[in-house]
Amino acid sequence: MSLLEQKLSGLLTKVRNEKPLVHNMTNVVVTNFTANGLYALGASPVMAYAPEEVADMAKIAGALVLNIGTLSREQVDAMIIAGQSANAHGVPVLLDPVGAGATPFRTESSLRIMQEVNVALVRGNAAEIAHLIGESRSIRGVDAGDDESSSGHSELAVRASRKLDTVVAITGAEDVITDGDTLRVVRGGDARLTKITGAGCLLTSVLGAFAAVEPDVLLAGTAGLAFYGAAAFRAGARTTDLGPGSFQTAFLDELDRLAPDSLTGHATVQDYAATGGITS
Ligand SMILES: Nc1ncnc2c1ncn2[C@@H]1O[C@H](COP(=O)(O)OP(=O)(O)O)[C@@H](O)[C@H]1O
Ligand SMILES: Cc1ncsc1CCOP(=O)(O)O
Ligand SMILES: [Mg+2]
Repeated sequence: MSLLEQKLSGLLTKVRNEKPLVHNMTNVVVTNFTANGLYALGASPVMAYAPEEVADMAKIAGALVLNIGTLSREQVDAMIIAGQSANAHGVPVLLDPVGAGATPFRTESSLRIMQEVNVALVRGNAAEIAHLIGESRSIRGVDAGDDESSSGHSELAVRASRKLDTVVAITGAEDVITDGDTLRVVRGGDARLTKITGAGCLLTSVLGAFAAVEPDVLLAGTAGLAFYGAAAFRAGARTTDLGPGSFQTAFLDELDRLAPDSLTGHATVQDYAATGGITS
């Protein structure tokens, strides 16, 4: 196991031992799946939305995950209250800009959150991240367009990280994550993740669980992407001829079964300097 893989494995053990509380302000489609996925990973989920309580919940959480999937003006206002409380108490804030670019309201709301809250990590598909920095890419509702391949995601992630001044993760057939200096490419997963709703949303909350136990957000995010990819790969291998329903169940089981050595043979992480070649 490489030194990086050893560090990532240590973070899974920390999540399991510390069972961090992850405060999710998420969308109505994925709420149950997100809570079950966080439980399977070993974290403690809570969903709380009322403006009267979000500041109090965010400050006792290990991480706050803001997800605009079924947003309203009132909900975005509450997210900002929660985000500012998290910032004031040293709690990392993660943003999933679901459907940014599909409508101006989604793009503007994501940018407003990023202006008013110090966001530690943004995770989205390539189309969502591109639209956050004013670049155009095809998006259909909450999904990246059909023309989407993983080509160019690394460069896009670096541009976005530098412009938005935060760690950026772009997911797809391959995942990339960068703080603008270091870039990591994570390979794993299973294409059936695109057939179950909430695969991206749960992933952002999983990244939140890792950020709750590791202040280096790039490292925490890498661990989350890698273990998520490994669980999906293992679920895929167990359900080869089956459809998304069986895959989803197997995936939750594999999140639960993850062990510190589960990356071996199931997910790979490559480290690059953002401007050049592989560093490890
Ligand atoms: N073609 C694919 N093959 C394997 N895994 C994929 C593929 N597309 C997406 N994934 C995985 O699905 C998860 C959700 O990513 P993505 O579909 O990009 O997010 P979203 O659902 O927010 O659009 C990530 O773990 C990603 O690695
Ligand atoms: C289908 C849908 N519509 C609004 S939010 C949502 C869920 C999106 O989940 P994900 O981005 O993880 O696929
Ligand atoms: Mg999404």
